[in-house]
Parts: sequence; structure tokens; C-alpha cells
Amino acid sequence: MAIKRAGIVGGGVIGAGWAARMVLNGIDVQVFDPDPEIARKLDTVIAHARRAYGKLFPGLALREGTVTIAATAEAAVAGVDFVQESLPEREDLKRRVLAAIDAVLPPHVVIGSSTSGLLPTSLQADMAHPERLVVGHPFNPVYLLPLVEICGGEKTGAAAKETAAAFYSAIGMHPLHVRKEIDGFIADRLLEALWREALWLVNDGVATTEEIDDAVRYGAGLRWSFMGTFLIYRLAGGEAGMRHFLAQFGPALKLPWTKLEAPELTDALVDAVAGQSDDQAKGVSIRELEALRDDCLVSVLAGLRSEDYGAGAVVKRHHQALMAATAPVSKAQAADGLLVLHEVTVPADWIDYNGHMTEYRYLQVFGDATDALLRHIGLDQAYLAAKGSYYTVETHIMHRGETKMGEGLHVATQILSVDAKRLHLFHRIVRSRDDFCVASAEQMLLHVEAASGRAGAAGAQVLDRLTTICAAHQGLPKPAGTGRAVGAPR
Ligand SMILES: NC(=O)C1=CN([C@@H]2O[C@H](COP(=O)(O)OP(=O)(O)OC[C@H]3O[C@@H](n4cnc5c(N)ncnc54)[C@H](O)[C@@H]3O)[C@@H](O)[C@H]2O)C=CC1
Ligand SMILES: C[N+](C)(C)CC(=O)CC(=O)[O-]
Repeated sequence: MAIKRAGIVGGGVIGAGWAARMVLNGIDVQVFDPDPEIARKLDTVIAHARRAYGKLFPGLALREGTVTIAATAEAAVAGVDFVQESLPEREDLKRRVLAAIDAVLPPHVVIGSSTSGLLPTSLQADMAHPERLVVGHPFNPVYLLPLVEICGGEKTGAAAKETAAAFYSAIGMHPLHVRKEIDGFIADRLLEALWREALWLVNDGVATTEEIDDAVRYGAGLRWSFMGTFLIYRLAGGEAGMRHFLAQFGPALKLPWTKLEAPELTDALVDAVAGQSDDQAKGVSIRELEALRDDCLVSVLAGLRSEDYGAGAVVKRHHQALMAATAPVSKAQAADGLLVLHEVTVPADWIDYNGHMTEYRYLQVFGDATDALLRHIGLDQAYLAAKGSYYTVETHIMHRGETKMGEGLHVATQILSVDAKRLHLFHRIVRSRDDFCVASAEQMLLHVEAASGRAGAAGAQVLDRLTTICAAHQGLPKPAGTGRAVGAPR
């Protein structure tokens, strides 16, 4: 059954992250959290997520779901297709609330628990329908990180795990099935080992919180993000691989390199960790740090997407699904009859040392506008595989004005001519606040057949749509600069 409406019980860091991921993927959510500030906090997190998605999936007008704040947990789950519980990590509280919502939900509705390490067998103990309870353990920020660990308890049904996995996949996640029910599941066992060692290093005065973070982020943290531990250590064994790695570094496993038992959280240790963490943040607020974290994650995910590898492969698949399900931004026809299929807000990292949008981003915006046009005329995944695609063979860009950070832009597109193989376009990037054309691009595209990789006629339906738009554009004035070459003074 397609999940269209979800109940979220507990809307803190993780519950709000779930709400944001679901809403941006078109799911209506009903949230219960007794925090009087819940509406403001949800708005803030969803705004963060919207900003990150705008960067990760530019040019898509995502159909967002709605957010309803419910007065009780029972009201939050009324009429929903799925429930995600994100209550504080206290077994007694989770058990009590899970039993209460279980009592009012129809038996087919699956409940996912965000618990970081409590056992599902314990969480389902007081439920009349324990078979529907599955752990769906996400990672912060939930709206960007694809991993979700799925773990069932002794009474969890296979169908509940399948439903949860299908739902999480549909909202762009990577479900990892934890086959044995263990404390901390897989990821938190690993994270916890590092965390305990890090606390010891502070406790023993070996390093500050900042030095420990540097030890991760300048080194191993970078390579973990795409290959994890085992593949990376395989490479550290040279051409002989893992066997040589184990032979060479095996003896170190017997050395007293790690402690693993956590240090006692004494007042002195708490003060040291919290104080050093404050110093490390240098007065930058939590929300500002979250935005920085999100920007960095978007850069990493976008990079991995272009490699189609690891988490990037999940993002690429989801991007394709979103493109297939989402029409390009469409004001359809601008007042002057042009097509407007692409809009963007200029992000901070598009600004160069001159304080304005750097030149190659103009080509990106024109390219994204061309992609939007191609989707508009029917170039979907099926067409690309069976028939072919358009390749750009020439672009002439003219810069006419500046664009600053945060400005809204839209692209107005005119089709100048079309025949079986060629498509001749003229795009204008328009600054939305004053309708000023800051740049234009004339482009020639050639249709290339999937089978032969050579230029060939476009499919009849695609040609039909292009010809119709082109006919409507024939009455428009020829854009200034069409056919222009670079003007060099003699
Ligand atoms: N923070 C993290 O990094 C991660 C946390 N988790 C798990 O997610 C769950 C939630 O953790 P956080 O969001 O970090 O905690 P949090 O403290 O940020 O949020 C918990 C929320 O639950 C609300 N709450 C308290 N009693 C409630 C009740 N009776 N009904 C509904 N809401 C109630 C609180 O007002 C608060 O907003 C925990 O099980 C935790 O282990 C999972 C992955 C990562
Ligand atoms: C600290 N934590 C155990 C709650 C962390 C997690 O469960 C996952 C994460 O996002 O790091």
C-alpha cells in the first residue's frame, strides 16, 4: 500500500528530521510532541531541509506534504498509513506510548521506532499487535543521510520489515537489515567505540575535542564516507589486500591501543568536554553549524552521486525517481509567451571573489533549464534507454548583469527552430526581483540515438511536442544576440 500520511510521535532532533524528509518527499505528516515550541522547531528544521534539497536536487519543484500538529499521540496516528516513533531514549516511556498508539491503530499500520539501541523485543512487549513494531534507526540529519537500520524483535512480522524497508526506500533511504537483534545494532556499536575512545582522550588530557575532531575529519572520516572500514583497510594491505593487512597489523590488536569501556562521566569530564566543545564552536550557533553541516553533506553526496557510488548511488536513484515524479518548475508560459521551466535561488557557494555568481554557474543554470525542457517534452528514463537523448553541441553565453547570493532566478526559454535531429534554443536567465535578464545562452542540440550513439531522428511524440512549442514561439521577436559571435574590437 502506498504510504501517503504518516504519524510522528516525538518531534525533537530526530522526529523533526523524519518530518522534514517525509514532507519533502510528498508525505503528509501529523506530529505530536508536548514541547510548546514544537511548531517553530519543526518549521526551522523543515526550512533547513528544504534549503539542502534545493541544492542537492536543483530545479525540481518538489510536491511537499503537509504538516499538522496533533494534540495527543493518539490524534497524531489517526488515519495514518505509517508511524515513526522518536520519543526520548527511555524504555519505560517508549513502551507506554507504543502500547497506547498500538491500541488505537488498525493492525496493518506499521510502527517504526527510531531507537538508537533499545531492543525491539522489549519495546513490543506491551503491544497487542507486536508484529507491526520494527526498529527504523536513522542518522542525524535524517533528511540528508540515507542510512536507516531495520531490526525486528522476536514478535516482529516479516511483512512489517518489508513495508518499512519499502517506505524508507521510497523516501530516498538505504535500509540496512540488522539480522541479529543486538544492543546498539550495527552502526551505533561502531560509533560508540569511537565515542568512548574520544572521551578517554579528553579525560586523560591527551587531546582536546577540537584535536580529536581534526584527527577524524582530515583523515579517516573522509574515506569512511564512501568505502567504510573493511574496503579501505583492504587497500591498506597493498596488492596483497586484506590478508597482508591482517598479517602486518594483526599484532597491534594485542597492544593496549584502545580502552572501549567508557570513562565515568564525572562532573570534571562533563565540564571539560562541554567547555572545549563551546571553545571549538567559537560562538557559532547550533543552527548555523547545522547549515554548515548540511552544505558539506550536500557537497559530499553530490560528489558521490557523480561517481554513482556508495551513498551517492542511493541519492542518484532517488534523484531520478523525484525527476520522474515531479514536473519541472512550471509557470508554463511567462507573460511574453516563453516557457519558464527552471527556477533557482543563488546559494552562497556560487559566489566568487568578485562577490557575484561565478561564470560557470551560469552554464549550470542553462544546462539545468535545458534538462527541464527535455523532461517537459517527454525525455524520461524509458525514452533515454529506448530511443536516445539530446546532446548540446554549441552554447553561446552573453553576460548582461550581476547576480548576488540569495537572489531568485528563473530561466525563460524560447525554441527558435526544430527539425528531426536539431533543436535550436534561446534561454534567458531572469532576475526574478526586477525581471532583468542577467544572461542569455543560445544553444544547438543534436538528437543522438541510444542504439548507435550517432545523430538520428527524435521520437515522433517528442518531435510533436517540440514542434507545437516552436510554432507558438514563431510569432515572438527574435532574441537580440541570436547568431552572434564573440565581438572583438579590431
Ligand atoms: N539525536 C540523535 O543523534 C539520534 C537519536 N536517535 C533516537 O531518536 C529518538 C529521539 O531522539 P532525539 O530526537 O535525539 O531526542 P530529543 O530529545 O531531541 O527529542 C525527543 C522529543 O520527544 C518529545 N517527547 C517527550 N515526551 C513525549 C511524549 N510522551 N510524547 C511525544 N513526544 C514526547 C520531547 O519534547 C522531544 O521534543 C531516541 O530514541 C534516540 O535514541 C536516533 C538516531 C540519532
Ligand atoms: C548518539 N546516538 C547514539 C544517538 C547516535 C545515533 O543513534 C546515530 C547518529 O546519528 O549518530
